[in-house]
Amino acid sequence: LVSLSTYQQPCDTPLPPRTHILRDLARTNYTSAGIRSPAETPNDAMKRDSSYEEAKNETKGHMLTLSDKGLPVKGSKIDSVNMAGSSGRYGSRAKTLESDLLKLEALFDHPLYKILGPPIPQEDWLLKVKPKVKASEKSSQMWVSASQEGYEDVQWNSSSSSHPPWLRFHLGISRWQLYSHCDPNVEALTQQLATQRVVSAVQKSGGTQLKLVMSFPDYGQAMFKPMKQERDEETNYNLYYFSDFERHNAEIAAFHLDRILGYRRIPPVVGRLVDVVKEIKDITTDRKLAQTFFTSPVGNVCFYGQCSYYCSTEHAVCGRPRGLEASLAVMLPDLSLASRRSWRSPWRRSYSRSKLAKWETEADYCSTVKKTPPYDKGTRLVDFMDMVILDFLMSNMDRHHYETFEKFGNDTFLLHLDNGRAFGRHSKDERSILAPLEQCCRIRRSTWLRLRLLSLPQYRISDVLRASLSRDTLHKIAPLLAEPHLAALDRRLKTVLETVSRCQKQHRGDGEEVIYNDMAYSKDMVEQPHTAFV
Ligand SMILES: Nc1ncnc2c1ncn2[C@@H]1O[C@H](COP(=O)(O)OP(=O)(O)OP(=O)(O)O)[C@@H](O)[C@H]1O
Ligand SMILES: [Mn+2]
Repeated sequence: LVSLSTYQQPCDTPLPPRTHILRDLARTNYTSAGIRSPAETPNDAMKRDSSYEEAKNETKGHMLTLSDKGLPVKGSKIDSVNMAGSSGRYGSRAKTLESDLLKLEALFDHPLYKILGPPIPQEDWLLKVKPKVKASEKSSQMWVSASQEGYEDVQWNSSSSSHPPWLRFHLGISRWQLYSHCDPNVEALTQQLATQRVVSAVQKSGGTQLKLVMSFPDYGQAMFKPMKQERDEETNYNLYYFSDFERHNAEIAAFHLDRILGYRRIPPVVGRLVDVVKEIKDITTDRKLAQTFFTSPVGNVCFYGQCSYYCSTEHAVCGRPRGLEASLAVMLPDLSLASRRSWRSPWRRSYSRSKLAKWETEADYCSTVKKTPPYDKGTRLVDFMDMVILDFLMSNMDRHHYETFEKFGNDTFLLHLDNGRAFGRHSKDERSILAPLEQCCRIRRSTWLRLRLLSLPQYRISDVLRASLSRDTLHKIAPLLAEPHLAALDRRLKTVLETVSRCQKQHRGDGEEVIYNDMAYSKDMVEQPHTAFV
């Protein structure tokens, strides 16, 4: 118990240790933890759950926090129907955003999100601030202000309090994550992305679809992807995944989902209503881009840019008449400072309308992959499974490659970049995305436990994602994910957990471990006798 509190991150006052929640997550067989029978009321399910009282008490605490922050809080007493919330299918339709927000707050307060690894050694930070430079070298130092038009004078020094949020973000990237769970800078960073004045907007080369790089007065930069279709439009069934449009809301939702899963491997993304005239056309120095602006027959300002697909008048993106929804992702450190390596996915789709890929035909495909570097050592295989689970949940079939930071070699997290083709269909679950998990039967213990947590009514994945997305500025215009997409998440999460259960049954007694224990250093968090079960 003592060791649990020492492993918690210092961002909050320590919570009372709750080892029994972890123990229950590991022990309960999935069907009773995750799904309740339709006959059961939410209340019954909550009462049956051992962590109910705890969640309730905790929620009470958070009620205060929320009202302290000036957020509306309904009533003074906990309404347990509301808390169980959101499952209109099971009775009461009483569903409030407040109760979803409480769930999200409770989730992020859970010990499973506060597991600290060993301290981070110097070499495990991606970048570091150069030590003091001699006055003679100063003139060539990067951070001396160039006083360019539209940009602020730079007054940063080696003290982090003088750094703008984007720089803090870059300096906070480590071997295993892009930012830490409690990092207060993420809020500052997203706030800025959503509101800062745009100083420059130019096309980003590479990739197949139109995107821009926007720059801000503090020298921060973001990757801009425009809205191309209505949020609730489902991808045409006759379209192959590789011809699918990218969706700005998918980029935004992927960031939130990745964070909810506890990965933190997607650079922060926000939504923003961009004035295509003031914030792109009038300020761009990109002549090729400027040439593609036109006014549509109904008076909307449109542009299409230059790219290898969908960059033509027929596929122009248009403001209404000037406001255009877009996603803005914070840029990673420049490649000259932190080069990245691109890896071809072993389960890459064939990208042909007629050919099948090897993994679709070879029965024992995973055993080959498991023997092939870098999947044969370290955490690469389970890191890959983490990504597969994210992709299955949001139905992203387009993960042909993934990237890592060169500096960290093979022992590092995988960047989950380019999520624009996720959340295209809610009425279909694309089982083939889960093939790697089905074929390899391997999953990180911490991931598995968090997934189980997210299947409990008081932390339900759809509810916490709905809550998280409600904080984005575009939520004012319309919810970023339509309800059927959120409902699909609950269904797909169940499928992932069932797949793991099936794997466990399949490998019981054959010596093959399904659960990869990445929590060895925090083994005191879960009581020993039960670890034997998993
Ligand atoms: N936040 C980011 N910061 C820096 N570079 C990024 C970021 N996101 C993506 N990139 C880089 O930009 C490239 C293109 O981005 P992305 O894959 O999102 O666009 P795309 O048009 O969908 O490309 P493709 O059609 O090849 O899939 C990526 O390969 C990646 O290396
Ligand atoms: Mn793409």
